[in-house]
Amino acid sequence: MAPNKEYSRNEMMDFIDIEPLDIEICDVTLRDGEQTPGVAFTKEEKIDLANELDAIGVEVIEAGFPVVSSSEKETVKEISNMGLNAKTCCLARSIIGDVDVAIDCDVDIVSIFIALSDLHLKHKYHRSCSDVLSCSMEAVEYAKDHGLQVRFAAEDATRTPIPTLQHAFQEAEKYNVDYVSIADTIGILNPSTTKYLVEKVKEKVHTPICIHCHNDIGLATANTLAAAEAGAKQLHTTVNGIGERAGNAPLEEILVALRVQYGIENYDITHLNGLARKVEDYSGLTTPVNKAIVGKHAFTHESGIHVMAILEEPRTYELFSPEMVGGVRNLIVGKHTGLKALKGIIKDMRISLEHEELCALMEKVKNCTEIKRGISRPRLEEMIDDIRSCKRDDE
Ligand SMILES: CC(=O)SCCNC(=O)CCNC(=O)[C@H](O)C(C)(C)COP(=O)(O)OP(=O)(O)OC[C@H]1O[C@@H](n2cnc3c(N)ncnc32)[C@H](O)[C@@H]1OP(=O)(O)O
Ligand SMILES: O=C(O)CCC(=O)C(=O)O
Repeated sequence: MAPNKEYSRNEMMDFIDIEPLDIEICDVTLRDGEQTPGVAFTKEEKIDLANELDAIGVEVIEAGFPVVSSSEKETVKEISNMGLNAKTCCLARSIIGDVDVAIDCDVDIVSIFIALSDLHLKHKYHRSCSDVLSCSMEAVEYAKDHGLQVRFAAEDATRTPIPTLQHAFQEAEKYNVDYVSIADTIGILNPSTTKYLVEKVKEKVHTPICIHCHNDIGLATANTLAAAEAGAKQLHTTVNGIGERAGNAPLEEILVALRVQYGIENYDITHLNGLARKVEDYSGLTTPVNKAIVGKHAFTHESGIHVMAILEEPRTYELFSPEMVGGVRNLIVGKHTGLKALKGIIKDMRISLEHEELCALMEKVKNCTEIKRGISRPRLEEMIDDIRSCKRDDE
């Protein structure tokens, strides 16, 4: 087979005993992403992001939580009526009034949530499990009777006793809900416990399972993929991983992992970097430079040994090409530059130097006091000019 030029496949996947994934993406940037402290997207921004998510090909867009405000409701309704390929979804508490607002918004799916963990029952609702579950089922039945698809979402599912969770999902199944959601609301799972929990739910429940992971110990992506391997259908993501506290499973990480690790090519991931910039702009949240896929340094290289190899074949030090995710490669000059790398970079700038000139430039680079931030191309050109004028003076 001809080598894939875009990315290196993880060939060890061929030796792992897993079924091919049968998944869809529900992106929740416009709802859980917006719950990041201090973030509030305008209607125009949400519409723009919804269009971008649709262009990528995500199957479901969670457009908002319409009871939050009248403008939120208006925005969710407008997104639902944009004629997107993606289905639209909105959040609702287990309250008939919230479902009525969802119905008014013309969404395809309403996500009706309730927490059944002891902590939430005792300190949030001050009610019994059976009481809140029966209120939730009333809301579920009402939504189904009004023709909506329903996701029954168990908030804090990962601190809920498994028999309680199984029972709640079985109750929801009696109303023909379309999805049940396992929400790892405080990010307590790890990949092994995620797999265990999904398998436990599947023992009793036949409705498609959603997995909604938070990133409190940096495991949201790993847990989401573990859930998919265990048979979860709908994977929840946010762009740049924004969301409550440490955020949610990042869309870009999930989509690139699906392609590189699992061979899923359904999504147009060339939009990922452009979308990341928009979400940074609209949310005011800057992505760390070393953020996978969309960080400024995701395709930036300085080390001499890396750059010399990349100049010949980028796959030596890049798992996937920047073009694959709409990014750009950046080779920079700094403390760690080597002679071959410098020669290649200079050639790229259409400058050719004699060997001694190149060595002199290398020495200048290594001794440069501005090196902390890397040496910009204009500064490098100035150094080259200096070396050439010294040479002319010597002649
Ligand atoms: C895990 C998650 O992400 S959950 C979603 C979190 N998102 C948000 O909270 C969005 C922003 N929130 C808001 O704008 C407001 O809190 C609103 C509009 C949702 C509600 O506002 P208010 O009517 O002022 O209620 P308030 O916020 O004071 O309290 C929430 C009420 O909802 C109840 N509630 C919370 N979750 C649920 C639920 N899943 N089902 C039913 N009731 C619920 C609470 O028990 C409380 O009820 P009470 O007033 O009888 O005590
Ligand atoms: O499971 C869901 O669909 C949403 C729940 C949620 O947002 C959470 O618990 O963090």
